[in-house]
Amino acid sequence: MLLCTTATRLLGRGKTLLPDPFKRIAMNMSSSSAAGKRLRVLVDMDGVLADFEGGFLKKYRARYPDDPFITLDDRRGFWVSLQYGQLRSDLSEKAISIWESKGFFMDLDPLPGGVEAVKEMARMDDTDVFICTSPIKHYKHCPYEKYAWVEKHLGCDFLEQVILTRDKTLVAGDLLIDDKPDIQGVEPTPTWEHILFTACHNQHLSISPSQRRLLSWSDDWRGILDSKRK
Ligand SMILES: O=c1ccn([C@@H]2O[C@H](COP(=O)(O)O)[C@@H](O)[C@H]2O)c(=O)[nH]1
Ligand SMILES: [Mg+2]
Repeated sequence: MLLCTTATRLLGRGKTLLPDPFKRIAMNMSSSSAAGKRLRVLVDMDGVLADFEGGFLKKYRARYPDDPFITLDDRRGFWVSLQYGQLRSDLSEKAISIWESKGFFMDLDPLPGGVEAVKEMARMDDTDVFICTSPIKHYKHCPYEKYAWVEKHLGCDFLEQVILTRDKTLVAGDLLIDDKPDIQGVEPTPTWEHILFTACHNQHLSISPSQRRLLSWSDDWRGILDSKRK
């Protein structure tokens, strides 16, 4: 899955030979620190842009047809492996085997409206958007496939916007749109406001009055971005 042309691979940041809308992404990056008033949006991948839960359930049921499973309606808690382990102790490892398999991350379907929203964000004035995603530690397939997924669905030039990190608290931004309810790391006071993206595993959670949710990509994400502009 290598769609980048030689010409685009050779171009560095800020070059202007790229077609719109990607030219704007490159131009944004070259001027962001100088202007200092730009909005930086970090968008998670699994459970926000890519349908991790749906992809998992489909492949789990195909691989282990005789084992019990948890419907998406019954999912509770961020960790799939934990809930499967509670269902039956051997199912935790079986669950993990699914996302450690070749093709799992690459094959994930986009969640409705996510790709379009991110492309629109990237075209907005004074806005920088980054894909901020945590790879699994079994690194044989996952990091490669996350990049390949971005290339396939968002385009080659969006690869400049990918941040792979196991600790999102270290990444500076104004907003982090993410389906994980508790995002923790070594930085106790991250710069971003966490917008909880609703997913099957977190939809029943009550959150503090100060925390905001994005119910889906049909919800008012533009209003959330506007609320953070100075
Ligand atoms: O039970 C689970 C469920 C998910 N994961 C992995 O965690 C990360 C989540 O990444 P985000 O950037 O927070 O979306 C993803 O790589 C999943 O595969 C897990 O390890 N165990
Ligand atoms: Mg996620």
